[in-house]
Amino acid sequence: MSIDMDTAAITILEQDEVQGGDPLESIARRLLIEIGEDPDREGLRDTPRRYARWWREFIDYDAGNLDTVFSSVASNQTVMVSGMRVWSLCEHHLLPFNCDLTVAYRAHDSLLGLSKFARIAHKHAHKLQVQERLVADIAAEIEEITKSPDVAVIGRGEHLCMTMRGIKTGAQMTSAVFRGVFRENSFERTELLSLMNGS
Ligand SMILES: Nc1nc2c(ncn2[C@@H]2O[C@H](COP(=O)(O)OP(=O)(O)OP(=O)(O)O)[C@@H](O)[C@H]2O)c(=O)[nH]1
Ligand SMILES: [Zn+2]
Repeated sequence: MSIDMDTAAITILEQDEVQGGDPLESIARRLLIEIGEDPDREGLRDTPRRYARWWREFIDYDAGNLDTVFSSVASNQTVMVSGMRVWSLCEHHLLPFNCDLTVAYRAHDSLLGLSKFARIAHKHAHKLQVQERLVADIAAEIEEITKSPDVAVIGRGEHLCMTMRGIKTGAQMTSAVFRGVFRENSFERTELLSLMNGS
């Protein structure tokens, strides 16, 4: 990188700071310069603005009211929601990973509204994460809202920090949290896994 480029980038950052500009836009401009691009060329002119907006859209995800619970009409029933794909960002490389989630809990006193599972999943995906913490965070929130200690969350994800960087294309990571009865009782866990597999 030439000294001129560096000086130009620093000047842009300083100018933006003085003028009260958007720091995320300044970072995007700086990034473009650092990778040898001209942020003022036609295709890139609006990129810093879009970059700033996408970060805010991603981080400011509003999950809404999550604690819609109904008094249980089916105590001791296992409830499972599967096929929920979320996108998150790997905190090591700031690259996306997707995760197909299955969430289950044993309903005791409270039933959680169906849409809330996906909302909870998105809430914990819309931040810098590692997959293990993503599934653990979702399990903890479902336990907190439903007051059921019996919760399981299984995630299967593809991490672009592996596949896109050419380390291993198509590799998938599976992580699982089993709590309460699904942890302590192997029969319950096996039944859950067979439900997951559709049998
Ligand atoms: N356990 C776990 N690891 C992750 C996740 N996302 C990314 N990683 C890994 O985090 C590790 C970071 O390792 P470092 O050696 O610090 O980083 P690096 O030099 O970029 O490593 P490489 O990715 O092997 O090139 C890598 O092995 C990634 O594959 C995740 O969700 N869970
Ligand atoms: Zn990564």
